[in-house]
Amino acid sequence: MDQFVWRVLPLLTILVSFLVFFYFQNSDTAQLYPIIKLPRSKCSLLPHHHFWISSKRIVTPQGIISGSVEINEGRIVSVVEGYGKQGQSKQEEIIDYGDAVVMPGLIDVHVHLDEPGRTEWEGFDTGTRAAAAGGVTTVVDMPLNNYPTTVSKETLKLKLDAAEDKIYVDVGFWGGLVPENALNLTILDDLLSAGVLGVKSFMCPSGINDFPMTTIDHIKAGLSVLAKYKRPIVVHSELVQDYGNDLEHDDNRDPHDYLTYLNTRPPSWEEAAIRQLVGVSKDTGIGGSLEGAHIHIVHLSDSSASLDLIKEAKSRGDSISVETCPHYLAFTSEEIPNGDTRFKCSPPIRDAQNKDKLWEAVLEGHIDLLTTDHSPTVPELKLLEEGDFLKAWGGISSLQFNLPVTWSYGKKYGLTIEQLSLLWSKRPAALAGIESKGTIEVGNHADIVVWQPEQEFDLDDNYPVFIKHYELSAYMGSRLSGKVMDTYVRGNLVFKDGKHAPAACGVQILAT
Ligand SMILES: NC(=O)N[C@H]1NC(=O)NC1=O
Ligand SMILES: [Zn+2]
Ligand SMILES: [Zn+2]
Repeated sequence: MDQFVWRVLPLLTILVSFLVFFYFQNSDTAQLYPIIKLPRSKCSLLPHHHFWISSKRIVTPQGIISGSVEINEGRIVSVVEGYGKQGQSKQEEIIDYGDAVVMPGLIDVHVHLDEPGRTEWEGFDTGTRAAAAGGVTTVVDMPLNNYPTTVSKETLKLKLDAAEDKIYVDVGFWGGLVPENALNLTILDDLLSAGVLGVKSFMCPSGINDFPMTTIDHIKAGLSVLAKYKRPIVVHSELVQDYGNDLEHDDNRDPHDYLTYLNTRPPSWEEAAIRQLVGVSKDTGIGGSLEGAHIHIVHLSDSSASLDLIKEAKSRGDSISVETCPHYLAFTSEEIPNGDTRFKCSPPIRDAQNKDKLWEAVLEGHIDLLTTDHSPTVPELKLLEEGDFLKAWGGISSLQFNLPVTWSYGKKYGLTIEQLSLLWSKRPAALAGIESKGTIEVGNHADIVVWQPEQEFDLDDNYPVFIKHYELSAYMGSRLSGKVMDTYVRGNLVFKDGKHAPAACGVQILAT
């Protein structure tokens, strides 16, 4: 018997090494870069590198448990059930949160940080401070609103340089798919090899001159390269139909009335774009010519025909997913005050019935994940005084409020804390190919938010808000429940009770 084992063991070792080699060859993983070497005293508000977080409500993939999470050198090294059972640990290394919820940090894969080029709108510093204050431990930055837009390996380099030493949470980057790189796929290939997690494109004008829209043929061309890299395209899915356009140019309509704007971008725009996308996604299924590629529809607002098309595509096995945003789940067109352009975004916020149906889709799992589409600007472009919905910048500023907003509105529809965590952490991590994040599990990064679902607060001028031009956010003035207490990024306590760690020790996430 012994002899048999000794003969087989070397063969087994070789076989296992081969399997491991091929697994890593084929998997598309996102790496953290660069490794920050700053001293812990600057990166974290906590002196320890090895410590325990204990709570009666820890959100794990197996459900909510009472117990503790052991963290060492930025990773989760054990998850122990039983509150107050931390074994040998010293008392000062245990951070006891009692009833507060300990949950994976939020991963927001749709954020416009606008740097370089438009730091007067937002920026890596302010945006990621706002993220940390809101329990968002990773953001994926959009390739537009910054200048120049991120559409080549050279412009990605400008992004990475601009982000250096300025990010308080981890940041990944989407590249842009625009006609130029869709028609010259080497540029796109280079952009993907340089580490973007996937690409974003617009099927309608983006509002930014150097980010032109793509046709479905450009998207098809892009998908052929994305399939090779196994990375997704995320698409702003509105296709301009004459119906809306005519209304926009009708001089008799009142531009201060929200309905005037709403009528310029009817649900048929979303439906038309998604109809074209599902015509292509049919080839992304197993054995299809675009297998490996994935289509993700960003910020769905229409919960009727558009959603039905996505459901159909999913049921036949297409590689397709969809997100919606807190503003579509919180607000309704009926409630938007005259001239209050803080609520202008595209696609637009629709009526109460549409919102109810969106929530239903979220709770039933037809909507895969949530993102902010945090898209701020300067007061001069939001035109609050003028109140002209047709001329104002479209975009809602809300990164810091993801968690309390989703929770405050969602709990009325029966949203559970576990669902919240799937929608805001696990599924976004999977879309962006970010491994080691999104769940509280042994081996993962210790990216954690600690929050009090029951605690209510007013988002008024006394509340510490870190978004630039926070007064333009549609959420200011609301009373919300679900207060963020502490935020950890890879074991660093980056935010506690209104205060940030002294240094920006977030890292850049690049796909390899
Ligand atoms: N360019 C840009 O950020 N546009 C965003 N704003 C918005 O309301 N919808 C968008 O796609
Ligand atoms: Zn968009
Ligand atoms: Zn956006």
